[in-house]
Amino acid sequence: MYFNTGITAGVMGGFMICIIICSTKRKSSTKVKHWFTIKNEKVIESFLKHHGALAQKRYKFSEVKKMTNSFKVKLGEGGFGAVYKGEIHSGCPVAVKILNASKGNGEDFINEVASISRTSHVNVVTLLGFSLEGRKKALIYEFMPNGSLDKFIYNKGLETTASLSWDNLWQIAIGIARGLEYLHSGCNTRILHLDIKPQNILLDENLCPKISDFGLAKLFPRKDSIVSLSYARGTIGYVAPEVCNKHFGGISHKSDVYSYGMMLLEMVGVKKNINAETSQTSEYFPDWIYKRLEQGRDLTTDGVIATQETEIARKMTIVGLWCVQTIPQDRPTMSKVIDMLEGNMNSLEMPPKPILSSPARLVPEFTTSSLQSG
Ligand SMILES: Nc1ncnc2c1ncn2[C@@H]1O[C@H](COP(=O)(O)OP(=O)(O)OP(=O)(O)O)[C@@H](O)[C@H]1O
Repeated sequence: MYFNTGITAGVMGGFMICIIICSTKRKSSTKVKHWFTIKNEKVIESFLKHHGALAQKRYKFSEVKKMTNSFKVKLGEGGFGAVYKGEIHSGCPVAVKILNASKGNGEDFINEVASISRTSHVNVVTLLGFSLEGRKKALIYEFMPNGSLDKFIYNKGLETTASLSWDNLWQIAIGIARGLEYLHSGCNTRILHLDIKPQNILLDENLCPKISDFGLAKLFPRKDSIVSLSYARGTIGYVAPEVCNKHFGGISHKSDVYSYGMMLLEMVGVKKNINAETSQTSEYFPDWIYKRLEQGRDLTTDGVIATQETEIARKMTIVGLWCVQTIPQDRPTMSKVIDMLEGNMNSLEMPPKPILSSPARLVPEFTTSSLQSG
């Protein structure tokens, strides 16, 4: 369990003790569970008190109920809870995430409020407010009418989904890169997102991408900081090798670069990286993409594309392959990624062939159960 949100040592200490005690006794005693919940709530309240200046507007839970019309329209459901459509005072549409009482021990809530409330960028979703009443926790975001990017990538070709042009995809890739570069070095603190994937990229009415879901985020002090995690966090398929096994290097902003690269390759390959299979054997997705690039084959599944589009697809592929290099130092920074995506195709160097042959080779030091499945 790890927080690095500037919470005072006393608050943290109380919380850690609380977790240790509870992890040993939780199953056997509902009394302890109740005590844990109260203690947990106190920790969150204390966090909010210490970060009064950072906190967004606080709503009563009855107001949350009212703004969602008693949770009438469900937009989706993630690992930490369900998201409902709502409306606040001025008729402004919002998305309300109701956090699951049984998950995260409040860490997801604190992470989200502590990290996202420090940000202000066109490519990062805005947290408008929150609600905390006992075990009931809600986060209120600006509403993104085009939903999440995964719909557009994986459902391509389905009648229900509008398709994105190569220019759209390229603009989206650059927007996400700008948002990430801001989190890594531009905002008033440095933030590792640690769960970059298409499901966490929301699109506004103009298809402008916004990075969302900071439930696993972590603050870090300096650009080149190596951070430590006491459990692997992220989503299988996007999580960088070093997050699972320290022999691959330290966890840093380059871990987000890896996840970004995998997402970029999915945007080009139009499928989930974890399902990429050829003949009988399952193949490491970047390997599959690399071979297609080497063979000069179309990088889209839908056949012939125009020259300008081919160039965008090749550019995104090459950048994606640089980002998923196994050794963190071999990956570019996000500002370099922006330069590469915006620059001339001819100035891009071909990346080395990805060396991991299978995600199974990661040999996690942590159990994979601490990672979400994609
Ligand atoms: N601000 C928003 N505007 C519109 N739709 C949203 C918004 N936030 C979330 N959603 C919808 O709700 C779904 C669930 O979001 P959520 O962030 O809870 O989970 P996830 O990212 O899909 O999964 P996980 O939390 O497990 O990583 C999203 O996929 C998206 O379709």
